[in-house]
Amino acid sequence: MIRVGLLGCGNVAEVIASEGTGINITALYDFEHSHAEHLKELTGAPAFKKFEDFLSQDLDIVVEAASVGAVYEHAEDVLMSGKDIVILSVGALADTDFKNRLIKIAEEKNRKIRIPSGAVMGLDNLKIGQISPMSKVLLRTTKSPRSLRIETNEKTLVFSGRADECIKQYPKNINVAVALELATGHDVEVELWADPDIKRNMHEIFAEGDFGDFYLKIKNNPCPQNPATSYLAALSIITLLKNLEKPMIIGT
Ligand SMILES: NC(=O)C1=CN([C@@H]2O[C@H](COP(=O)(O)OP(=O)(O)OC[C@H]3O[C@@H](n4cnc5c(N)ncnc54)[C@H](O)[C@@H]3O)[C@@H](O)[C@H]2O)C=CC1
Ligand SMILES: O=C([O-])CC(=O)C(=O)O
Repeated sequence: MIRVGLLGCGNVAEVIASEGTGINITALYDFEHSHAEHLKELTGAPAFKKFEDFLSQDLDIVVEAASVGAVYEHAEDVLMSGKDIVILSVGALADTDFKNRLIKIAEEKNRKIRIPSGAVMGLDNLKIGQISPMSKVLLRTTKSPRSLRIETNEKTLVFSGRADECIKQYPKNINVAVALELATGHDVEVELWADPDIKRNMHEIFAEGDFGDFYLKIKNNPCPQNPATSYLAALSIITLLKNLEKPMIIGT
């Protein structure tokens, strides 16, 4: 059974720990040690104060559900130590030099970097953008002002522009834009809206290319502990982990 280490023991990790029946969580790390201790109570897995001690455990895969900063700090070491990594804070990979470094280490160590679909659907077949021209990919995300940590009484466009710029300003809210770029191999135009009347995290994806055109709208229930994060993101990781050992792979 695959041994999973959780890097980041916040909201997403708690859903994985409490709802991921059959997932073998064997080590926990969070720079807020009390968060790791909390998950220790749920999972029985040891909680480490030092990242090095966490990484020296017999793990097959480390699931990062922490922050863009945590990916910068730890992803190279995870791969160097011969473990696969799931990266949810994929915004870190908007930095092309950093992304290429990770890919090089993964190749050298024969390891995998897995980017979950996270808070959106449709990433599977949007990967055709890697082999067939796309003329446009646009993500329109709408969240509550509280999620974006701003105050406004009316629907407001808070950002319009490139994904790599948006993730710098909203690293906890727009990782999906970078996942979309990596999937399609195409620059993504981003609109980020704050809407005081919205109760769910809404992502709309528009894509056009030789294949035709595509529109998807998803209205995600937010996690109770962190309204910026959609519950779907945690479900997506549980599903990814549960499918790792299956003999049949579904989706492109
Ligand atoms: N790709 C996607 O579609 C999505 C990505 N995300 C991202 O996933 C990540 C996790 O989300 P949540 O669990 O809701 O966040 P959270 O804030 O509830 O939990 C994050 C945990 O990681 C810990 N942490 C942060 N930086 C760390 C570091 N450098 N080293 C060790 N521990 C660190 C925090 O103390 C906290 O316990 C966030 O970066 C979020 O933006 C969330 C939803 C969708
Ligand atoms: O959970 C969501 O709806 C999306 C999100 O936070 C992100 O992409 O960082």
